[in-house]
Amino acid sequence: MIELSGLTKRYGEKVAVNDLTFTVRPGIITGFLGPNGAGKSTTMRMVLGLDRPTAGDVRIDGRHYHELKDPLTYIGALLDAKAVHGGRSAYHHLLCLAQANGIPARRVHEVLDTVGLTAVAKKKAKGFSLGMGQRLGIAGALLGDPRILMFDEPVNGLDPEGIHWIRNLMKTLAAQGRTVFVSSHLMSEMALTADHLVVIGQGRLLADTSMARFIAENSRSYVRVRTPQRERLLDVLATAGIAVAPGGGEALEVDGDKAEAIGELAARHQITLHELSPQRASLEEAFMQLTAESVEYHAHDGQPAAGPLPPQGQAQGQAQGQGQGQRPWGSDWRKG
Ligand SMILES: Nc1ncnc2c1ncn2[C@@H]1O[C@H](COP(=O)(O)OP(=O)(O)OP(=O)(O)O)[C@@H](O)[C@H]1O
Repeated sequence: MIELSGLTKRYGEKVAVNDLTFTVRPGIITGFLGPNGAGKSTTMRMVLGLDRPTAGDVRIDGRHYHELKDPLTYIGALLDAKAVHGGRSAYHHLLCLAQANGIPARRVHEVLDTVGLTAVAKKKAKGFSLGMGQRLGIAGALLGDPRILMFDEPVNGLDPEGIHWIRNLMKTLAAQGRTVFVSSHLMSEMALTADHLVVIGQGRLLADTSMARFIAENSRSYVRVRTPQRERLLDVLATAGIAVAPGGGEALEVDGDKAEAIGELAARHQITLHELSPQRASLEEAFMQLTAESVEYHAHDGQPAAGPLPPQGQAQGQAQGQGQGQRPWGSDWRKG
């Protein structure tokens, strides 16, 4: 397990990581999600003892990183795939790592095979493509056969085949009972990979929830309705016991898959409909709403986002397509 407790990192005035407390558990993939600059890399660096926390604590199986004997056999990490001596071959790079960590040389051949780099093992790393570099970084992480793996944005810049490979590798590692902690700024990527989600924004914990719950909470289906006879339709729906919320503009929104029922009621009462469209909120939208207040730089003005985060447990504005008076999405799982 990786256990963070009140973990905080300041760089001068800047609070990069702000009082993070959560646990990364074995046997599942935990996605670490946040917009650019949220503090993901800084957190991961502190896990590995590369940055010293300003306050709080992070432990790996109950111990600090520097207390681990042969740390690569406890935790393997890919933080920066370019952090390789370019003049060394892939084989030599891994061999140096192995020798420094008391790992037998035959393990180098095994991990080269696992990541599919055996054929280019003797080639210098500086000639590697981005994808080959990522594979070499992952080989280094796997070298000590650790129970815990941590990957910082491993699919960044990869082609679809590379992305597919990394996804499957992470799933296999988790299925073997290992702890897999992977960062991303893309909800869509996490939805395909992670079993559990930890979301941060401006260094603060925004959510710590299972992926299944996040999907159940946020894949809200609803029907968008527009009619020139708004009051009549509202009366008819109210009589039928169907709750309605205002949508954007003239639109109305009805929770659930009720398009047919609404269409039939409207026809029976001779109400004209201009729109009757089933909708499904996307997870990416949900993530953007969750982190909207904490995005460092907004495209429209290039300025740092102003103002503090809203109080925790409070909705972050109305979701697109979410009417007033409805229960805010995420209200159940948001960290109090
Ligand atoms: N050495 C440093 N000195 C000063 N500020 C830093 C330093 N390292 C990180 N920061 C700042 O801390 C914040 C968090 O950065 P970090 O790289 O951890 O975010 P991230 O979530 O990994 O972002 P990205 O997805 O862009 O990699 C950012 O505002 C960054 O500018």
